[in-house]
Amino acid sequence: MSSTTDFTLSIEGLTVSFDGFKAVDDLNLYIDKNELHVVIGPNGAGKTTVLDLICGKTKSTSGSIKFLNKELTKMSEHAIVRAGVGRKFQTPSIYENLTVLENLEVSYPAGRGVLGSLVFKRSTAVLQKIHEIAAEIMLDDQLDTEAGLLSHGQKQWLEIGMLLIQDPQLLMLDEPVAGMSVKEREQTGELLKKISKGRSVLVIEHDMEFVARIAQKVTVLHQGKILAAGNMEKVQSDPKVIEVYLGH
Ligand SMILES: Nc1ncnc2c1ncn2[C@@H]1O[C@H](COP(=O)(O)OP(=O)(O)OP(=O)(O)O)[C@@H](O)[C@H]1O
Repeated sequence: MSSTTDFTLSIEGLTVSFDGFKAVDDLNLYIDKNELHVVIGPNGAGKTTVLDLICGKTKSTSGSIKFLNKELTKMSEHAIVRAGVGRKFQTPSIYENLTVLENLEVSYPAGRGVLGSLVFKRSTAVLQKIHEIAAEIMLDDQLDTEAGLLSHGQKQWLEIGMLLIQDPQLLMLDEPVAGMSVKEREQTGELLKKISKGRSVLVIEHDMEFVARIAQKVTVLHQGKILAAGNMEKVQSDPKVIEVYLGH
């Protein structure tokens, strides 16, 4: 347990059982810095549970999750966020009645809540960071727009921005392009590639065209275990993967 690793995330022997049913079963998964890693697999394969285990929402039965050489399995959800793990859920949790700028501002890691930040005098450093992130998430000309008026895709990007402003070293996203237009999917693909530079990104996705566009490495889960792993071409041509997942 005291060994160190160069990976940003090192998962070894991870298992969780719910009343004897192993939703994740002896999983090993390694993610490098600058890596965009996609987890695919049929419904019930354990994909969401893996993210729940990493962010501390679900406690493992056994195994290890090392993030920047910190063992996450014993840490609280809050401590895991503070250590640098950000997670985006499928439904965006933005403040619809605040502007894009205010949404980014309340997410700035300075321990301020919504109310505190509204009376907070904006420092140049904070504003600079907000502008930088807004440009990255393609909302720099929408800073004064109320978040509730954004398109579905833009709301998703805003939430990604609210995580980015906290500068996570690992960003996890659950089906980030669900419900998006074709154009928004393309833009999101580019965005995810960009934000994986300098950090690690872990995505769960069903849309294979999107996976093919973004993934550097793909892990296919089936019944809590790894069915195949590697680059997209390798995984796509794997007969086991075609049989249980892609063939449907
Ligand atoms: N808290 C829980 N208690 C009991 N069973 C659970 C719990 N969480 C997940 N499961 C079960 O674990 C299995 C894996 O679920 P999970 O949601 O991780 O799959 P998934 O691969 O994300 O599927 P989907 O693509 O449908 O989202 C499922 O059979 C699910 O019912």
